Amino acid sequence: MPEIRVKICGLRTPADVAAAAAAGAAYAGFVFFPKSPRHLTLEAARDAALAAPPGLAKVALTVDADDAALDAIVEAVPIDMLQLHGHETPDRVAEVRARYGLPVMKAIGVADEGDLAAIFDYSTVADQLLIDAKPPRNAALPGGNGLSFDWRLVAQRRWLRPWMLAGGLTPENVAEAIRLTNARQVDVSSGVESAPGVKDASRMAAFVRAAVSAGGGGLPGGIPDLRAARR
Ligand SMILES: O=C(O)c1ccccc1NCC(=O)[C@H](O)[C@H](O)COP(=O)(O)O
Repeated sequence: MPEIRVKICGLRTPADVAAAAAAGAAYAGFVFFPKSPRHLTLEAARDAALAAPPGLAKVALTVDADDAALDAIVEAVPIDMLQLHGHETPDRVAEVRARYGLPVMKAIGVADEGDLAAIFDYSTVADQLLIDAKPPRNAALPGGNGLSFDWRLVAQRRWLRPWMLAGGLTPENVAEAIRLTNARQVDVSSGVESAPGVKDASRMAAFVRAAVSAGGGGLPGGIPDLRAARR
């Protein structure tokens, strides 16, 4: 059975990154969104990213960022992948991918069956897809809200590109989410925190353990092939 890869999002310090790596995460996410308790300055992000060992892919998460903001991140922080978590169109995803030569993961919010068409639209332009709970209308944040969606909507589904299940995952429920959906990649943020923006090393370790054991395939070795699905 293929390995399970875990992304831990919203890491803020070199110690967070070291703990995520020790836990066995494959991806470390850095949030660039000032309203988020997980937001990082460029300097803090650089310090955190430099703590990542080889094999831990560093993902910069942005929300409807313009070229100037993306330029600044890419210049200051050694990242491996961009995660677009706003209302970026498929054309914008393609543009960002071409401009930076980095793999791009597009986040898509799902609340009901009607949201699934967007997954197909983005699967023709993004390297990976992050299928997350759609934030409620009045939510302050477009992600990282600790809310799940109905996993049956994506159970056993396949798309053109690798995908990651996100939204309200915790060490307690990730095994069930994997069993139901057959996701091979999972993402977590608030479920491994002791307070908003404060990562908990023991919860990160428990999350990876639970995910890997549910996936039945052990931890991946080496650097994730972020462009595996590039056509
Ligand atoms: O985490 C944030 O603060 C955030 C802010 C703005 C846009 C996206 C954000 N997070 C996106 C992620 O990739 C989260 O890991 C994902 O939404 C799952 O979060 P959670 O439900 O808390 O596990």
